[in-house]
This record gives sequence, structure tokens and C-alpha cells, in this order.
Amino acid sequence: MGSVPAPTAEARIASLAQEIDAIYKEVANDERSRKELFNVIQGAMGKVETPMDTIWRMIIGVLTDLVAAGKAKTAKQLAESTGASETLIVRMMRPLTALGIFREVGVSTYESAPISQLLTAPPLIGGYQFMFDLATRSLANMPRFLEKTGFQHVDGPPGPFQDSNATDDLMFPYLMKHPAMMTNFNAFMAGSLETREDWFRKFDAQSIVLDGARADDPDAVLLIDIAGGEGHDVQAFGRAFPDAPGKLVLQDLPPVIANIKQLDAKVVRQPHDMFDEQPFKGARAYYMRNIFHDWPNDRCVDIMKRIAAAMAPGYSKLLIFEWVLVPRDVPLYPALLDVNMMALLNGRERTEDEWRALLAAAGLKAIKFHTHGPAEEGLIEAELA
Ligand SMILES: C[S@@+](CC[C@H](N)C(=O)[O-])C[C@H]1O[C@@H](n2cnc3c(N)ncnc32)[C@H](O)[C@@H]1O
Repeated sequence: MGSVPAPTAEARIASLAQEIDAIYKEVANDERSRKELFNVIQGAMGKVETPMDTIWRMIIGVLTDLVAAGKAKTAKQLAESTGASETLIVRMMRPLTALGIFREVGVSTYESAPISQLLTAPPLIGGYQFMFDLATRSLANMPRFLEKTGFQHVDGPPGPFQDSNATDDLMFPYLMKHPAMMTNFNAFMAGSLETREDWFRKFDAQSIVLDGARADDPDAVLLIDIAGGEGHDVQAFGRAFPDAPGKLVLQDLPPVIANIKQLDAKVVRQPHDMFDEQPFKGARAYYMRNIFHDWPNDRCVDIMKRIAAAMAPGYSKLLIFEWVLVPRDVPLYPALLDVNMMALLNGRERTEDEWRALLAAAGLKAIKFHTHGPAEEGLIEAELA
């Protein structure tokens, strides 16, 4: 007789979820036990959350000074080195130590934990400065804004962002006028790379882009990363396929391209506004990550039409790496991201049907929706209709 195989992690997770459900039903009316259950679950979350999850949940200031010190410091010493009030530091450190972000090693004496070191890395600081300066303000203002509109759907400016910042500008033009915020935003985008998987590792780049790409013309363009920020994506693609034929191009707005500190020489940098005519005609792939969710439908169609006009029939592809929301039971992260897009950009995450409608309005059609389930971004492969 063979031994019974141990249940898989997936099966154990499913039975744990059932067990939590069952215990909750038992203790729902017993406040003390319910709180105990809550504390156990919250403690377990602290163990299984990735640092990035923690950042999203805990957008809060951290004391870089404490991390840089590399040793324990009292609130008094921190007050002396930072100029902040000692009482304020003590009060702000309480939630941070309760959450395990810093350790309290004596009364009002703190030292950093591994997570606090990670949280003070420059890309992450850029991230939560951006979140505080712009995202939080727009989100917090959203109920007031929606009340003013009689709770109408936000599908273009003015939206919560314009209302809370007293501006007519959409977020990206606004960032271009505020260089420090733009730098924070770009650091945030680059930092989010640490937890994201490259599209060409998740999906079969060989068959999607490389097979059939022109190798006869040294000027042929293999892939253009449109609105690719400071180029981290297209650079990673170039490094993964060093022998692929054709040029790699990065396009973004002039201040973003001018701000690039490091980028492989093989990536051609081109300042370009994606609402203008696309200068590179007949590229194999026009790739865009996390762009369309920044814009309302009519602007997305404008962007797509510019690309469609440059595409070669039967050869060029538009590749969109974004969320493809499932029709029901959307996981929490993309569901919240969608609301965030509404608050900040009058944008939205989209379902497959919504993507198809946008593409059709620009004279394009989807060849395939590549996905790995509802909790991960998908790749939409499209061509001229
Ligand atoms: C959400 S970020 C995504 C960046 C990059 N694709 C990524 O996934 O990391 C949006 C990008 O769109 C760029 N952008 C905004 N408006 C643009 C425009 N009109 N033309 C070109 N790029 C633009 C921004 O500068 C920014 O780099």
C-alpha cells in the first residue's frame, strides 16, 4: 500500500479559509473571541504580505534618519537630528512599532527592522510621497466631489483630481509642471518593477513578437515602448533578447526622457507625445504598459488611432499589458486600482468587452487576450481590423 500523498498547499489554503469561516460564525457574537480571531489573522497577514503589499496598506511616513543610523535611537536623538518634535515622533512611532515596521527596543527608543530599510529605499520613498501629495488628496476628496456631481460616473475631466488640486490639468500635464512630483512618480514606477513580472517572461514573446519579425532591414523597428517612462521595461526586453533583430525605441514626454539617468545605449530614446502622429511606421510591436488605464475612453481611442495609422497591415501588433477585469468577483487589488484611476486620472481598469469596444472604435481588433487568471495583469495582442 502506498502512503497517502500530503495535501497540496492549495488544498490546505482552501481548508484554512473554510475553517476561518466556520470559527467566525461561531464567535461572531462573542466580541472577545472575535477580536482574538481578528488579531491572529492580522498577525498572519504580517507574515505573508510582501513588502509591496505592506506599502499599499500602510502609506505612512518613515524616519529615514533612523534607518540611516543603523542603530537604536531615542525619540530625543531623532528630534535633535531631524528637527521634528519629540512628542510628535513618539506618537507617530506607536503605530509603526505596533505594525512591526520599526522595533521599540526601550521606552521611546527605536531601531529599524528589515522592512523599514526596504521602505526607505529611494523608489519607495518616491512612491509614497507621490501617493501622499496627489493620490491620497484626490481619493479623500472623492466623496465630496461625487456629491457635487449628483454621484455621476467619472468619465473625463473635471474629476476628483482637478477638483482637489484646483486645476484644469489632467494628472500628467500637471506633473510636467511640478518636476519634483514627476521625479517621485517616475521613481515610483521604476520601484514597482521590483515586484512585477516582465510581460515577456509571463507570455510567449517568441511567438507573439519575435517569430516573423523583419531581420532583413537594419532600420526596422522591433518594439516601441510608448509612454514607457524611463525605459525600464524596454531595457529589460533588450537584455532578455540580445540577438533579436531590429531597433528598440522608448518614447515618452520630453521632460521624462530628459530625466533619464541610466538606460542601455541600444535603446533609442525619443521624446514624443502619444497624442501626436506616431513617427515610427510599420514597427513589429507597439507596446504599452499601464497607459490606457490612465485615460478616459475618448482619449484612449485618440491614442490608439495614432498607433493604428502607423501600423503595417498583417505585420504590426499593438501589445497592451494591463488588467483585463473579469466580469464578476474582481480581486481586491485591481478593484481598488480602478477606483484609484478614477480618483487620480479620470481613468479606469477595463473588462474584455470594454477593451474590445475601445479597439474597435480605433479600427483595431484583438487577436488574443493572454491571461493567467483574474489576479494578474494580462497581455492584449491586437492588430488592424
Ligand atoms: C503609469 S506611467 C507608465 C510608465 C511605464 N509604461 C510603466 O509601465 O512603468 C504613464 C506614463 O505615461 C507617460 N505619458 C503621459 N502622457 C503622455 C503623453 N501625452 N505622451 C507620451 N507619454 C505620456 C508618463 O510620462 C508616464 O511615463
